[in-house]
Amino acid sequence: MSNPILKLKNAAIYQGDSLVLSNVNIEINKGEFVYLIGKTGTGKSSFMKTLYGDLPLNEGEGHIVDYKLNGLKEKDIPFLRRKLGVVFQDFKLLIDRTINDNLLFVLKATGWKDKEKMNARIEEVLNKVDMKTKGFKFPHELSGGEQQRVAIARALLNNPELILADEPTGNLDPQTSVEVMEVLQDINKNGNTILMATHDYALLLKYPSKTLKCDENQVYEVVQRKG
Ligand SMILES: Nc1ncnc2c1ncn2[C@@H]1O[C@H](COP(=O)(O)OP(=O)(O)OP(=O)(O)O)[C@@H](O)[C@H]1O
Repeated sequence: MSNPILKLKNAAIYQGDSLVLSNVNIEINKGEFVYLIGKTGTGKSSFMKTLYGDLPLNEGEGHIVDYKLNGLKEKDIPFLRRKLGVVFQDFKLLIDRTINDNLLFVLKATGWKDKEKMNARIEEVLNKVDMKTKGFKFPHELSGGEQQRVAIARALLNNPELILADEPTGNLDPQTSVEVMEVLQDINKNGNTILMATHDYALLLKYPSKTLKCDENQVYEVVQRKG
């Protein structure tokens, strides 16, 4: 059995001075699809932010894709993020450029140089989310579901070891949510490990999987009844 991709031991998650989650002990292994659920304000986003280095881990231990979260140095954060693919509720595409240029921007920022290789990689990831023909469009010319699929493609560019998706379907209608979820499921079947925060219980029932719950300052695994 290989080492877990994510392991937190006796970790505490803070927003400034206020404790959001305490005594967090969890593991995620390669290839898993894991949900993170919990009512609004219970700490899902704070948990995710700690994992991608946006909030410091000052108490307990955390290991994620070969990085130690406790004592993580500012200069290491960009390198940690290259090993993670982060997907947000509000897509966060650059509105002043096309989809292809959005993806090119990320590749250049992460050290890619060869134009042909970059174009090939862009085509490859857009193909994975079924958006190959729309690379010339601007974000505002796409539907919410299409924009989120592009955001997932962007997260895949550097072959991340773990994808962190924070409410990826939060801005989408139920049918579009299912379409985006299908993309995430396909990506997971192809070997990507995914942690997805959501409060969409319909998705949990339709696609049952390991589930962590934030509640009363704790995170614990819940046993899901099959729908
Ligand atoms: N930037 C911030 N500064 C201070 N406190 C914050 C900040 N962001 C969130 N909090 C607080 O931290 C706690 C957890 O919030 P968090 O956003 O992590 O919850 P959540 O489960 O993701 O909620 P939601 O589902 O509404 O996104 C809440 O009490 C919230 O008020």
